[in-house]
Amino acid sequence: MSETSGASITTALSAYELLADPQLNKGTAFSEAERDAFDLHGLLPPSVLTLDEQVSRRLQALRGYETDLERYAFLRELQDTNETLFYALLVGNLEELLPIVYTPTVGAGCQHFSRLFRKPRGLFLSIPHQARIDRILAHPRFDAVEAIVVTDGERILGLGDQGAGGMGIPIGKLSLYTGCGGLHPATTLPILLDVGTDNPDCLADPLYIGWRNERVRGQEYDDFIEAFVSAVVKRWPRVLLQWEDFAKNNATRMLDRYRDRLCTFNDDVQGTAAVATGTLLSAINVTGVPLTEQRVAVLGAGSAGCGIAGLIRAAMRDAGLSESEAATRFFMVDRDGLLVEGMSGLAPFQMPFLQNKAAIANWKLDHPDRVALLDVVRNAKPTVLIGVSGQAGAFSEPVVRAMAEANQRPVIFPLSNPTSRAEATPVDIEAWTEGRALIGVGSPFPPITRDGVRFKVDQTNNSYIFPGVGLGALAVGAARVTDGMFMAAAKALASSSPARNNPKHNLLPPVSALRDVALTVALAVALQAHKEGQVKDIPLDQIEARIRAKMWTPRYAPYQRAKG
Ligand SMILES: O=C([O-])CC(=O)C(=O)O
Ligand SMILES: [Mg+2]
Repeated sequence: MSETSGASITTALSAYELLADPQLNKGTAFSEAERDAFDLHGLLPPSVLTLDEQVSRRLQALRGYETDLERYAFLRELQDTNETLFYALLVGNLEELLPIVYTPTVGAGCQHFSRLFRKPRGLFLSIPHQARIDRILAHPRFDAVEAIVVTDGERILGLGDQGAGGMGIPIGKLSLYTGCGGLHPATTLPILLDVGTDNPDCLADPLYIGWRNERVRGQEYDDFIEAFVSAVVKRWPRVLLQWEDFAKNNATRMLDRYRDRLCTFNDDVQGTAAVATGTLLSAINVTGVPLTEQRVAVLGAGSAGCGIAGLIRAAMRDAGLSESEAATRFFMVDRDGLLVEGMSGLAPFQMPFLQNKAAIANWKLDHPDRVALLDVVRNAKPTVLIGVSGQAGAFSEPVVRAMAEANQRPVIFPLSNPTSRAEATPVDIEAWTEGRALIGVGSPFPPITRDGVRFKVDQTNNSYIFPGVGLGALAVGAARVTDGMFMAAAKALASSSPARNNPKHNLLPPVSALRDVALTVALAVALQAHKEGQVKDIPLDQIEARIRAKMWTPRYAPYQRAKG
């Protein structure tokens, strides 16, 4: 096998094996000396290119495609052929490539997964092979694994059940772990738990590559998850496990079940909460309305919506509001309207966010039996409106105009992904609020025109949080990921807001700065972990150096041929 010493790698692999291994392949960048040593002459065209030249060539090819889905397929293929080149291209062009590798195009990638599938990446663990999980994880190829992103594909972005096609999400998230957070690609592992699908299109598609079966639920599902988590902890006791795009009941349930057993978090519940809270803290600097005076309406009272409300409420308590006072500030709206005490069919995680019946007794309603979002905005006059509902257009003109009437600077965050599911477009919000709104969207949107100049819309996406959380936790070997660490992440994000220096600037740093953001967030997370006693044997003054040392930069190492 291969050994790394200093900057160079000594290996006994053959020319064909080197070219076939995405972690070792350099393509046209193998040097003359390496071509001599490994008999690569003839297998490659004679010209030797630098990594920078390869990047320019690939960028040109990428820009030549007609559609983003074609670009997605091109980049996935590059990732499976030459990871160093893939990451050099990504890191150098985050703003242009993130919308392809990640949200929104990754959503289409999941929907077309069965057709785009070329080479396997990561692991597919399915119910019929539950008894083999230990054996599958045991392969030496996975010895270096430190970070896993796992999904069961049931709630892929706002696109619903995509079955095995959901694998696109762990792959995309881990691409950001390396591209933004600097984790070495060999330490990352995407996993799809194939428990079937209830998506009729997948089940009816003769080319569907997942397990063709209805979704397994109940005890059998829980047993499968338990077998998976136990096997993971046995194989990698210090691994970071990120749950992604599970349906609302499983998301919070699994998080509650496992958060004290290993270093784990749910990105949709906790990562989204931290980016929303961090962006809100930045917005407060601009509006001048203190956190203790905010009222927050959230459309979508699932695990993400309640996660956001929970973290903002904790920030309100930090800012001096009493527990009971903070609890009155949230208006959670779901399919049946505002969540109110005594409603039937509520999930346990929704219980802390119910409005008091007496508090809304005098509200004027359009329909007496249901409190719709517009009723909430007109009566409660929230300062902040957040959408995680997956319902395109749900922030209608009357809703947004009512926000603008009640607030000098309304804060409006339509966070649902991908772009097609956003609750409102930035252009509409800008028009309906006469340019007074502070806007954050989950997916990328084109710039708007503000005061006659182009203004980039802030992308309030958990990509501002999870790469830094993972990097920080792993760099110091934190035993657990805690709510305190997410609060620290949110505050660190707010502290790097460009609007702190000039209120006309953006609330968030640009996507091109996501590597710096990850470092800032990682440092805050690691320091918080230290404060909470999660870190053993690392002095405080060495934490930043540890984090920086963990950030891998894509570049080629020279190879030597092993003797013998
Ligand atoms: O993936 C994204 O862009 C954000 C996210 O976690 C989701 O929408 O589920
Ligand atoms: Mg997600």
